[in-house]
Amino acid sequence: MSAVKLDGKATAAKIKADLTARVTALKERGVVPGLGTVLVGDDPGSQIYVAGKHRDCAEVGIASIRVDLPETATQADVEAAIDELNASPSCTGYIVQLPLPKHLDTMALLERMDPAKDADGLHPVNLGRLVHMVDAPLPCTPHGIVLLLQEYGVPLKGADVVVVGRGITVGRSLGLLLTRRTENATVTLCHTGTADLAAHVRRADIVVAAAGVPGLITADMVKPGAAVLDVGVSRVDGKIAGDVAADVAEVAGFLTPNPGGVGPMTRALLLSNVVEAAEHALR
Ligand SMILES: Nc1nc2c(c(=O)[nH]1)N[C@@H](CN(C=O)c1ccc(C(=O)N[C@@H](CCC(=O)O)C(=O)O)cc1)CN2
Repeated sequence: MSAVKLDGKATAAKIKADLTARVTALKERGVVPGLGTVLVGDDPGSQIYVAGKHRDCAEVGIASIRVDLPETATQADVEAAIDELNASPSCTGYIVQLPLPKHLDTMALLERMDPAKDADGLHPVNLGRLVHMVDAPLPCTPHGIVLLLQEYGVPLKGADVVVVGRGITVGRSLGLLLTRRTENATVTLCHTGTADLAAHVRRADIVVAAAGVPGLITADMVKPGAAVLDVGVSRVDGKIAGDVAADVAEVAGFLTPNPGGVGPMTRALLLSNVVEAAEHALR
């Protein structure tokens, strides 16, 4: 058996084509959406992701504003950048690239953002709205995962989903999305304190691996036919090393490539949040 490829690159291209048309329509009504990014330090992965976000903006016609600060930036320096983007009329939405250097208080910085400009859906107000299941910008990676599964007809209703990793950008937020009545999946959130990870993964219809541990999910842990999504972005010798071992393709029914799976979906859903916020502002 060889798994069906969950092609994030191709699915993201379709989403971006739709967004390009919506940006054109917004511009015809005098609105130019603009995405800001705040990047602190020189983490190689973050540099690549932020550069990709600006390329995507250019592709669909969104203006972009890039704020890069050195690794030594103080809390006050980052606060000043956030205040500027909150006040800037040309920035309709923005993100603070994570993770931030350890000396910075991430939570305080996210809280300082204007929730109406939070293009990542990670501001506590917007995550709170997601908990309450009312309209909010959705965190990009979890939203991308849901849309990718839907694109390939992988059933969510009643599915047993095991998410490995409890970080806010993926695991924790994905649990909230998948347990909404519209998705109606049953979610088990596994983490470093989980007693028997293999036992949980083995009974899952859908496995989302977001632990950042290369090769953590092996073929013997996967139920035949399951959908497996690899969100791992470790770098080994400069190359991406996912959380899913290569031989999982022989057992799984559906599998994301990595790169080319969840990453491009994350970026497309960021653009989608920017466009939606601009459309909202016109209502
Ligand atoms: N503020 C945020 N920070 C982070 C988020 C986030 O959603 N918001 N998620 C991750 C990183 N991330 C987005 O910022 C991200 C990860 C991967 C990709 C991507 O397109 N990956 C490519 C490969 C690129 C490469 O060569 O490394 C792929 O998978 O094909 C985009 C965005 C943590 N931080």
